[in-house]
Amino acid sequence: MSLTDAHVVHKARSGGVLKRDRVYALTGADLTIAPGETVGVVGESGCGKSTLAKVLVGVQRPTAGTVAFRGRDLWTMKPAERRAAIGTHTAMIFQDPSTALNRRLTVRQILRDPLDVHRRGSPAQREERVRELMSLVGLPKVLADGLPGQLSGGQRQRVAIARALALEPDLVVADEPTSALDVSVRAQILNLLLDLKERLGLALVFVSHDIQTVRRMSDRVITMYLGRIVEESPADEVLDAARHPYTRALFSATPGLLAPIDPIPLVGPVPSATRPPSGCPFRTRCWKADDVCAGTMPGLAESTTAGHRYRCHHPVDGAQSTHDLVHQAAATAAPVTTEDPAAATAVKETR
Ligand SMILES: Nc1ncnc2c1ncn2[C@@H]1O[C@H](COP(=O)(O)OP(=O)(O)OP(=O)(O)O)[C@@H](O)[C@H]1O
Repeated sequence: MSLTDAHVVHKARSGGVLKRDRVYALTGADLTIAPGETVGVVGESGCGKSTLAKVLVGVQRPTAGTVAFRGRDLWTMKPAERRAAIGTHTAMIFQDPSTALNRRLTVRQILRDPLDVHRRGSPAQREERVRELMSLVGLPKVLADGLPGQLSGGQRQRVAIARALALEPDLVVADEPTSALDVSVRAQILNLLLDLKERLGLALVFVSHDIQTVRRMSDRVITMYLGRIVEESPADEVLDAARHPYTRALFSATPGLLAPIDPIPLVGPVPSATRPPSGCPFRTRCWKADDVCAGTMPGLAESTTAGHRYRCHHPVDGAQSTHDLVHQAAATAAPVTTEDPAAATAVKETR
């Protein structure tokens, strides 16, 4: 599964009304997901995490660029072939199982539906597969005739996971799979996902605001900023050895660190996704930014560690402690501002 120079541009909306402006939700994304790999996606609200997730599973067609499944361009396939490829190779688990499941269908019907649509096996084999799926996700048999409304939040998310696994996909994308659940069941669902991934050899893309959990769950972490992938890092390097100043700032600001530090101070809000800054998108908030950063988007640089790549003109030294960076950032004067101060509104406003 890979994306090459994928872009998604929307028409901006305000109060449900379409505007002339364009929202640059995803810009120039290059990403390859290896079989069996877990990739975490982090970044502030509105940076394009869900857009990236939807493009990866074929739910969202990119405005430009390529999405390849097993080496074939998804969006040049014939529609029936594309639907079959999307339906069988990928699956998505959404944030809120209450809205993702049809409330009028029983658990059995929900789990049979993808098997019926893709004509998997005989009716008896489909019934057997439903039983197998329920056991795989730890749902008691007695719940087969229950409706989603009769289940707990955790049980509903188990049904959503079972449904996602029905056709044995290669890639599962989980977009904030626990954020709508009670804190008490979050760990159970995360452990279930990890366990299933190991047992079934799935590739898993895990999108979350909870970046410490992302770090713990993932082999590789993708940092996004204003529609761009700015760093890809092995999960064990992302906290202390990230090279992009934004990744360091993001991780410095998370609760739950073993040795908490003050967050790296950033200047101002995230610029609007309708008018991203020229050059590096992070330069308007970065303590290291200069004229070079305003001039061109940095190319992709490789760190000495395999699988660690970043886009920055002035990367952080991998050996420099985040604690040092806090002082460095605090001591630096305000960086370059956006060309248009009116553009510096919160990204959320464009929704
Ligand atoms: N259908 C749409 N029409 C217009 N703008 C959109 C649409 N979908 C997303 N956007 C905008 O695209 C940008 C990226 O949105 P996206 O949902 O991918 O971000 P996100 O990082 O997943 O955010 P969050 O963490 O809040 O879910 C945002 O500015 C968002 O407002």
